[in-house]
Amino acid sequence: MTANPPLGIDGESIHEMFSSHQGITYNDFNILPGYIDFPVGAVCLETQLTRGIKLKAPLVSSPMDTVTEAEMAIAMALHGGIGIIHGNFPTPEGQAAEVLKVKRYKQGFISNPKCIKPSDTVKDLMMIKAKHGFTGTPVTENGHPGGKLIGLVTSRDVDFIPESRYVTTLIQDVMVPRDKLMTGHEKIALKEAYEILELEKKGKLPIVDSDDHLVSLIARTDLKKAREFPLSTYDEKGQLRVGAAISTRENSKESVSLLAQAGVDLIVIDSSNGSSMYQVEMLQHIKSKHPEIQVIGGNVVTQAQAKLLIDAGADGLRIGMGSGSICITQEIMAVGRAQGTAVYQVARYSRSRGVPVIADGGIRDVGYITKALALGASAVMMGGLLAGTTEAPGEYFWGANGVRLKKYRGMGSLDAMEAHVTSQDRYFTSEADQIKVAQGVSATMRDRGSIHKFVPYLIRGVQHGFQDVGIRSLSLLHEKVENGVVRFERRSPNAQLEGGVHSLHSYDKRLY
Ligand SMILES: NC(=O)C1=CN([C@@H]2O[C@H](COP(=O)(O)OP(=O)(O)OC[C@H]3O[C@@H](n4cnc5c(N)ncnc54)[C@H](O)[C@@H]3O)[C@@H](O)[C@H]2O)C=CC1
Ligand SMILES: O=c1[nH]c(=O)c2[nH+]cn([C@@H]3O[C@H](COP(=O)(O)O)[C@@H](O)[C@H]3O)c2[nH]1
Ligand SMILES: [K+]
Repeated sequence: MTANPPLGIDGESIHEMFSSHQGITYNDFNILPGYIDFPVGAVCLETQLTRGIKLKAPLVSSPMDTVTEAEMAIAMALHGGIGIIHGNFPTPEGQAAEVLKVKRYKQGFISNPKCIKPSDTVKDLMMIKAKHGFTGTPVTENGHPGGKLIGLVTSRDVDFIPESRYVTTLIQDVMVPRDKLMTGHEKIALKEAYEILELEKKGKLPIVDSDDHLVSLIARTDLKKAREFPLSTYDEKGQLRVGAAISTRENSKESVSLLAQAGVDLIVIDSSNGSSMYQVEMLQHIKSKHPEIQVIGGNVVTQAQAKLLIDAGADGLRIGMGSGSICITQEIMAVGRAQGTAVYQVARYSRSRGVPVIADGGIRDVGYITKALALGASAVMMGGLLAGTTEAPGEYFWGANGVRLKKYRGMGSLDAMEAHVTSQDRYFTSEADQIKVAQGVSATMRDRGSIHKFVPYLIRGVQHGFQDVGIRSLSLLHEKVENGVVRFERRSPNAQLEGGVHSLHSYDKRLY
């Protein structure tokens, strides 16, 4: 017996794990731990989202109408990920306007301030104040941002007015008129604006363009809490990056040109089965008309599907069919694939072609992100995990037992289909017989708080996962999984039970 015998084979390589040809998914395996010789903060999650776009965090919000509009996309990009604006708006202009909001976003600048008209009354102002809590409201000709600036009205201007006169007192008679108002030009830097507010002891600085139309508003209180976002996803002009989803219908070509005008960085062609003649045609159309826009094709779950879309020019692929929390595709269409196998197979092929892939659907928690990345994904797309946050579209409401909820629905649910004609028509089995076949459900999600807290938690959680595997970066993870250094182990149903919370009378799951 030698004093220091060699180790036996422990665990299995990724290729061994997937050699059985049975569909397996995130819950079916664990990654075995490695050696930690670096602090958690040293883990680098930088990734290639598509051939042409890099992200500092491998996180994407799904193009669903209960997940991603401008507010979500802004928050995702500030934290190093990206948001894909959904395509379920009443008009294509509505979708392009959301893209524009993200591209125009500037830290500290309120791009869509509540405004009031000169002919409105103090009562109207008080209603804005009660609803939004604002104390300084710009007065514009049409009562909207973008209108000609006429003045500014603050609580100081209306404090002395008795309530009985609210309905008869016009804003134009109490406001600070334009000629007495301090403003900033739209090219102003945040620092300069802050100095003006400090010097003039003002609370609000309206920002105007060269024609004196209101562009945005700066609030001193916001400036005080302005934060650093070191991971932000910027384009080469320093604007936040954003994506948008379109369908393969002919009328999406109009959306594509509007989205291009709005400055979209990335288009996701949204379909449950990306390998169709419609998608190939749409992909080639976008790449020939707008070569500057990155295109993600999908969804795919097989190597053959991936090949078709890569051959047609896709810059990235989205993987997943029926794995989403709201998906009933596998039940209704009988078609789909276990998500772990789908990610492994498609990533393996796409890597050989230099095309990054996104694992879409079924990301239930932090650990699922780490597993998807280990199987070869360059990023994950999340619907349910981000629904229910402050930045997701829709209002909160109270459910049974006083739980605060937000709606979350599949884009193929009857609910979403019925929302707009454009989304409806793609679910009719043909134009003539309008029979709908739902592929998703409509649900609710618990209030998850703000993305500004949740996404940093996800990132740190994934960094901890990497640290436990003993891997410092995403590119190293892909390399060491591929060459068998990172080991895996499948979990029996009992091992899965053991890995979850068990044997307790009750428990409280506070995560961050
Ligand atoms: N990832 C997933 O597992 C799934 C996702 N979804 C989501 O639901 C939404 C809709 O997905 P799908 O139903 O797959 O939409 P889809 O638009 O790709 O397909 C709907 C139907 O319209 C047909 N179609 C599409 N373009 C056409 C054209 N130009 N001419 C004629 N027929 C055309 C398709 O062949 C299909 O029968 C998307 O947001 C998608 O992401 C739905 C099911 C599964
Ligand atoms: O079968 C489906 N019917 C639907 O109605 C539907 N809507 C969205 N999706 C897909 O699910 C993904 C989000 O999944 P998660 O909530 O698990 O993150 C999304 O990113 C989509 O890929 C659907 N799939
Ligand atoms: K599902």
